[in-house]
Amino acid sequence: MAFLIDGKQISQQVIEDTAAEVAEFQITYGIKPGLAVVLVGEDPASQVYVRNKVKRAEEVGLNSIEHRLAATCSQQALNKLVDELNTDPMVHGILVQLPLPAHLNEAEIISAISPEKDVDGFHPLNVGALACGEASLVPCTPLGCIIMLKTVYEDLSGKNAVVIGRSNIVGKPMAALLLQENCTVTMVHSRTKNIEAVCSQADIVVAAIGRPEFVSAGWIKPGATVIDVGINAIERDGRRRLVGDVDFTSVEPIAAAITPVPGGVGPMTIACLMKNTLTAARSQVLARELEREAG
Ligand SMILES: NC(=O)C1=CN([C@@H]2O[C@H](COP(=O)(O)OP(=O)(O)OC[C@H]3O[C@@H](n4cnc5c(N)ncnc54)[C@H](OP(=O)(O)O)[C@@H]3O)[C@@H](O)[C@H]2O)C=CC1
Ligand SMILES: Nc1nc(=O)c2c([nH]1)NC[C@@H]1CN(c3ccc(C(=O)N[C@@H](CCC(=O)O)C(=O)O)cc3)C=[N+]21
Ligand SMILES: [Mg+2]
Repeated sequence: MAFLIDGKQISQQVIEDTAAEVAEFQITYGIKPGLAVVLVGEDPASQVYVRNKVKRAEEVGLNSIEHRLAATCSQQALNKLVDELNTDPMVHGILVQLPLPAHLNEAEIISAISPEKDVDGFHPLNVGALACGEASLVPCTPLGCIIMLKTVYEDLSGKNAVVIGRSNIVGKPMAALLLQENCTVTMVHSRTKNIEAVCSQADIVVAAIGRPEFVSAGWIKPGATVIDVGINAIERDGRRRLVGDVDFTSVEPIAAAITPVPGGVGPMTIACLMKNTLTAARSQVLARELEREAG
């Protein structure tokens, strides 16, 4: 029986700490940090995300604004909205839900977001900062995973960590953060040979694949820690449910610690987004004060 890493509980602490700091921010500056979320079309994982985000933002005391665009919207329309949000002084954080519909250019939109407002940490400037170990806006999901791992291990140094998946939004930044924590990091993906054998050497497995219950017991070393990033909507026994990328039922008995889905990485991602929005708001307000003083 593995120890269950309770994302709900751990995220609650991050939320409460952030709420207290947001209250202080509001007293000091007379405004609430503002978060704008842009959802194009109807990706199911994004829908879950948006729903929970709106709830949490309210709890933390952020001003949260939602923009929904049709799946058919043009690149120009999306660019224009991002430009408006970039210059809106009430908006401190901008998040464009990914994936975008196939006709839109994701890289172009991400680069169009002002790096100071990029609360996802996906802008090339922030990606570069993370690679240099100097990031201030760290991608929310990998950051949430690190916070959870630190509840299991006092020190991650020297652990063998395997990250399954190499997306820009999860796998790559996850590997960068684990490396920063002095793990020995291996990344595996759809072209990896003997993926099961590689994973079964790991002290820590982070699964971010997008395939329901893909990682089974044979992949996991007894006593390993398993972080399940996957959010997959499936139908079972005639009911719609969320499952991860890990086959929880077979893996749980052999792992030392594991995150559930739901109630694991998802709530941590949202909590870290709230934290990043506050961080972004603080640095924007300070930058504006400095500008005013200068001239
Ligand atoms: N909990 C949370 O907060 C979040 C959850 N998610 C969820 O995490 C999952 C992953 O998301 P994301 O990173 O965006 O997904 P992507 O689809 O962008 O990337 C998936 C990665 O998994 C790899 N992969 C796919 N199939 C296999 C396979 N059979 N064997 C090995 N590797 C494989 C791909 O390899 P290749 O590159 O070779 O194609 C790719 O690198 C999804 O379920 C998503 O909904 C995402 C963000 C946040
Ligand atoms: N630009 C961008 N940044 C993202 O971080 C991003 C994205 N696009 N697109 C979609 C994925 C997915 N994602 C989720 C985050 C939280 C939950 C979440 O709250 N999960 C709850 C679900 C609870 C429920 O409502 O059932 C849980 O796991 O407990 C889900 C999914 C962020 N993503
Ligand atoms: Mg993708």
